[in-house]
Amino acid sequence: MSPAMAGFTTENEESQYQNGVKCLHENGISKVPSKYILPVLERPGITNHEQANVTKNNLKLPIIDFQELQGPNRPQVLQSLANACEQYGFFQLVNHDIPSDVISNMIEVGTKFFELPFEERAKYMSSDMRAPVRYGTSFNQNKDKVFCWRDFLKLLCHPLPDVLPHWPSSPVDIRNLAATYAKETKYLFLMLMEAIFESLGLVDSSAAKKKTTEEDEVLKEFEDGSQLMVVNCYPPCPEPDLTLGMPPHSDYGFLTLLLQDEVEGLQIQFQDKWVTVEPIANSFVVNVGDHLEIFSNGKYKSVLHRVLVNSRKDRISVASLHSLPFMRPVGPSPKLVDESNPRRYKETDFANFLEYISSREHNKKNFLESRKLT
Ligand SMILES: O=C(O)CCC(=O)C(=O)O
Ligand SMILES: [Fe+2]
Repeated sequence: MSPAMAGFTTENEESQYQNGVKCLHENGISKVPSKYILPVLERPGITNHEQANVTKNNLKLPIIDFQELQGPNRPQVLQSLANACEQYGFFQLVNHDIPSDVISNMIEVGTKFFELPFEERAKYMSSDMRAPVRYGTSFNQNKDKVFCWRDFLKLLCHPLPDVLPHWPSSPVDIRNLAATYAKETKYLFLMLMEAIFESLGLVDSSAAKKKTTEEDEVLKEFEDGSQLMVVNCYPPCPEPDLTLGMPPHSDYGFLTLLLQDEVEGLQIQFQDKWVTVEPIANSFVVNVGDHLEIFSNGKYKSVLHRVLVNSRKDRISVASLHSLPFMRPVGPSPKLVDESNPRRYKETDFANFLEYISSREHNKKNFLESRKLT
């Protein structure tokens, strides 16, 4: 019996865990090593009666129809968008303009990347948060005490001509396909931010423009903003009730556009319970990130979410995180601060974020908590 099966971890095995869960799965592991076993209260359910019913609760997120948003019903759709961002921090975007082959190609090439021999994937391992490409495992593998059941490939997407030569060169076409996907999601993000600004009452697309406002200028800054693409790979897990694919966290940035395949796994915190988001084919799950919560002075919510794993199927997701340029400070929009809505957050930028995650173990939405004014 290997030491992992007996419930303790040798140095040898410790280094094996750094190689990721795809390797463990490929080696035919039949029990979850102790490195991945969460304390009872943090486990996803089943063994935890408090949570047993909750994990069976599926949630239909509010749906935003992108075509409808561009048409005569825009005011009503903006109202639904505002409600979704206030009450759920999440919505499903349907009828977007991204061709379905761009999406299926991205999922396919992402899947193939994780099927490459480990040595090939390992070329991209890096602990530098600013590296244009980073392959790794768990959430923050240098800090996590308990590992989660996830490997990832992170690609910086901006400025594309600078980062592209650093992206993996295999599988064939990954650069092309991922770059096309990145450009398409960027466009969608820009369109969504316009709608979000309008829903917050910061810009008015219907009014004849007299002069450019400060908010119009911010919208323009997004064109040159940061974009990070994360391909997440969750292999089958022999004991999915003992661990998580991703621990509870909120996302950095203004919006995340998440593409998930047809395998369930994403859960969000809704009315103090964990609920599973039902995948809808050809849609994006969009969520409010920490920067948008700060910018909206708390009106729109950056909500905790986590990922369950399962024992049968591989799951792949692609998260596209968008924000303003990295070093640009983000604070509450002056128009959303007044006597009845006092300023609730300090300004933040990427340097603050890096400092935060390198200085302490990542824990829930503490980064956002750390930016709150008390
Ligand atoms: O895989 C998922 O469904 C969620 C991934 C996620 O939350 C992230 O990459 O930030
Ligand atoms: Fe996330």
